[in-house]
Amino acid sequence: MSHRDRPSRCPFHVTANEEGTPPRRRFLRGLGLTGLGVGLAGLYPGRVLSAEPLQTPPQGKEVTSAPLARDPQLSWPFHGRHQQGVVTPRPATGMVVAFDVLAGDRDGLQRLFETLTARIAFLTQGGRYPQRDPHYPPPDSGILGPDIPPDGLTVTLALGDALFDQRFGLDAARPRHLQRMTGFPNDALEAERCHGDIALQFCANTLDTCYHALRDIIKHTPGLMLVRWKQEGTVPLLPPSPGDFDGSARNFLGFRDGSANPSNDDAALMDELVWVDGTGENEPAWAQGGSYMAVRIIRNFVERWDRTPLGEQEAIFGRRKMSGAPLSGGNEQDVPDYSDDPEGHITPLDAHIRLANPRTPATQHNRILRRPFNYSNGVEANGQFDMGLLFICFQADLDAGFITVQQRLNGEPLEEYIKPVGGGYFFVLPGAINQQDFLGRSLLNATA
Ligand SMILES: C=CC1=C(C)c2cc3[nH]c(cc4nc(cc5[nH]c(cc1n2)c(C)c5CCC(=O)O)C(CCC(=O)O)=C4C)c(C)c3C=C
Ligand SMILES: [Fe+2]
Repeated sequence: MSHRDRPSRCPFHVTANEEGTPPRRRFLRGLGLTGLGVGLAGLYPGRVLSAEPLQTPPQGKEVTSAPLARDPQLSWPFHGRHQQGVVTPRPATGMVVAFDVLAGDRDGLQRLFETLTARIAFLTQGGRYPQRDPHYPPPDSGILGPDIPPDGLTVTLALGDALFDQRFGLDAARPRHLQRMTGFPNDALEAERCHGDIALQFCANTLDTCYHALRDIIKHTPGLMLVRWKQEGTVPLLPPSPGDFDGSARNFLGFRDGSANPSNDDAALMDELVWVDGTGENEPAWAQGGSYMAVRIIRNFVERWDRTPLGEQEAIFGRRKMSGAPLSGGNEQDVPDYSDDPEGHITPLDAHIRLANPRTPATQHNRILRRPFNYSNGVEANGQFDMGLLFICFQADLDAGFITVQQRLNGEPLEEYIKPVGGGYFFVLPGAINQQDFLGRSLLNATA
């Protein structure tokens, strides 16, 4: 993470003491409780028991590290070359909402982009909203109370291929790899849960903060856009195994998910794999600093999975269930080694991780940055849970990234337990660099 990407605590709410240590944490150190705070934090957010374990940031350091505590005052800087919510460590909750744009012309689209920018800038930093004449609707839904905490919120604005049609004159500026998602062999895509002109990815410590931000944005954009679909998800707010403060959060199949993600600490790698470079001939210059976001709503047949032998589950993924270690040995963070196993006796040739990333020089550029959430939507008509993975990944090249990896996964044994039902492909706009800038400005300027 670059310096500007680092989080801060909302000055509106928090005063750090002279050591720069939040008073709450110092109090807990005095009690010898800091290492124990993990389980308590979620129960008493913002109170003395919401401890962070020593030396462990509340969000974890890697994108898919398990979140360990909720800090309502955590805020991510809004302005910068890139938007937040891509290489930002993933908090405990996330939600993707796709919209159809109702604005009829470019002026309307610009108003939409400007309004979204202003609301996201406010909501992600937090603050107090004014009280008004009770004859008028209140300025805020009020669901978070009079002081809106930043709560680790990020809102990421991305555009679908559909927006680059003739309505707004954007077609000549379409990002090179942006396309409408088409079905893969195992898909059962539901039209009402796919695509969209615009997608907003909300991530925060709590779903209430995501819902609050969504309702605020909808209230401020009347006549400009309409919700098409939404899917929220969570990851467990606890270490994947007791005492493991660096491990990846578990998915609803019980496996650690994110272990082999490229590190967000490696800025050069993020530039290579995640961020679009508009300086060459491949992409329009306006898109520099953006990224492609692939979203997939993937149902998991958890009842069937829970009746599958452990050895078979581990062979399907190519990793140990409890530790997350590759079947080739080591621990979660160790690189899977297929060099002595050309016939797949240790790690099956069709194991999920071996297909997804064969770890050959030729497939290095196909790596993607995954940032998924687990979802639970209720019960199907047949009494089975509608649970699964809100799969989200980012890449600098959608064809070399998600699409190629998914093609390699087609026909994998895991397909017996999963069914993709929705999602879409979107282009994450470059960041707004200062208060004069707005998200989407470079695109509108490029097509003026
Ligand atoms: C097309 C991309 C991918 C889809 C779709 C996908 C679905 C999916 N994955 C899991 C669970 C796990 N995936 C893991 C690793 C992994 N998955 C992908 C890609 C897709 N997964 C990649 C590129 C990798 C990394 C491979 C590597 O570099 O070694 C793992 C193992 C732990 C880890 O590295 O994260 C798990 C577990 C589910 C449940 C799922 C659909 C529901
Ligand atoms: Fe995967």
